[in-house]
Amino acid sequence: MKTVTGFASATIGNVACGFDVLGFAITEPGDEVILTQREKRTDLLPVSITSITGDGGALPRDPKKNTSSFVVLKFLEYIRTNKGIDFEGHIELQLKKNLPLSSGMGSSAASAAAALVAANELMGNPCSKMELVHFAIEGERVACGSAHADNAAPAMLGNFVLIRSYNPIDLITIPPPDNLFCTLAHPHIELRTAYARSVLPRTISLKTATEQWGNVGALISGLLTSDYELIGRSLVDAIAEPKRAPLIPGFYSVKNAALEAGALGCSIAGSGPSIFAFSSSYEAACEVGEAMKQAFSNIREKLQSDIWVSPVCKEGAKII
Ligand SMILES: Nc1ncnc2c1ncn2[C@@H]1O[C@H](COP(=O)(O)OP(=O)(O)O)[C@@H](O)[C@H]1O
Ligand SMILES: N[C@@H](CCOP(=O)(O)O)C(=O)O
Repeated sequence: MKTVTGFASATIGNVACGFDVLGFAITEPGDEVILTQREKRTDLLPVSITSITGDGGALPRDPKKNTSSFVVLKFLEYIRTNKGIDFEGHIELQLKKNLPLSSGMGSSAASAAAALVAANELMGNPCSKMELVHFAIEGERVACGSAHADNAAPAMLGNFVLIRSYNPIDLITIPPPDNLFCTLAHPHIELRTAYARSVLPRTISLKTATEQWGNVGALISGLLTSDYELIGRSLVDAIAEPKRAPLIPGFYSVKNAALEAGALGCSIAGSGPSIFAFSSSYEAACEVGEAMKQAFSNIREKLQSDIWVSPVCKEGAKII
């Protein structure tokens, strides 16, 4: 019997202007997946979920519906047909959900990435992370109906990840500037990714499109040249933010509070309800966090919120 634990941290998809094409990982919090390999198969499927903690019973226990187990099933199929590894034993999966659900923190992607690095380790590491990430992206289709990569890719690979193409998948990792810190404010409400995607426009004007890709290009340039002012002024989202802000109570109050506290820029984390801001020092990021927390508690709904301040995680999913 062999046991391995995988860990993958929260991620922020979109990064304001990069809808579905840009995301980054932070160092904490993250999900843990413990895989135990048994010699004898005890079920029709080679993977079973033996426990999930931290989800309040909300997540599916069906191995084909939980992203953590679903991606391991896909991985086992892949190594059987492509790596000549025909696993005939059984894998018991325990999931420790440390990430809040439907939070805008890439919760489903973290479970998938943690499970994949653990399964890869159990099988002797036959796959690279670039191979594993394909399964994590497919896991998002199970989670929210669309295989968007801007959580799954940074959850697996760390850093910023730009998705140049989805077909075929073409991922470009971008290391963060040394002094870039993320403040993440998670209000104690849920906003399902699938619903937050349903409110988006299906078409946009040429004017909006040119604004958006101008900011994406400028943001990438700012990241690559450590131009913190350019990073900040590029965090402008003309597509998703205007449609999703009404779904987050107090969004504009919290965003203004972050900017007044000195944030370089601020927008919705993924599909929300979390909100993220960038700062160019840890101390500034902490002050921004206090301002965001206060702003959430000052609105009519008096929302409580959790705050995390973190550099960008460069390691990605790992064995712990
Ligand atoms: N292991 C998992 N962790 C989180 N969500 C999961 C998991 N497996 C399936 N899901 C489903 O994924 C959907 C997307 O939610 P989630 O990914 O938590 O949002 P977010 O990515 O904004 O944190 C939810 O409906 C949830 O039930
Ligand atoms: N690009 C996606 C990102 C979803 O992130 P999540 O953390 O809310 O799942 C989108 O904007 O729908």
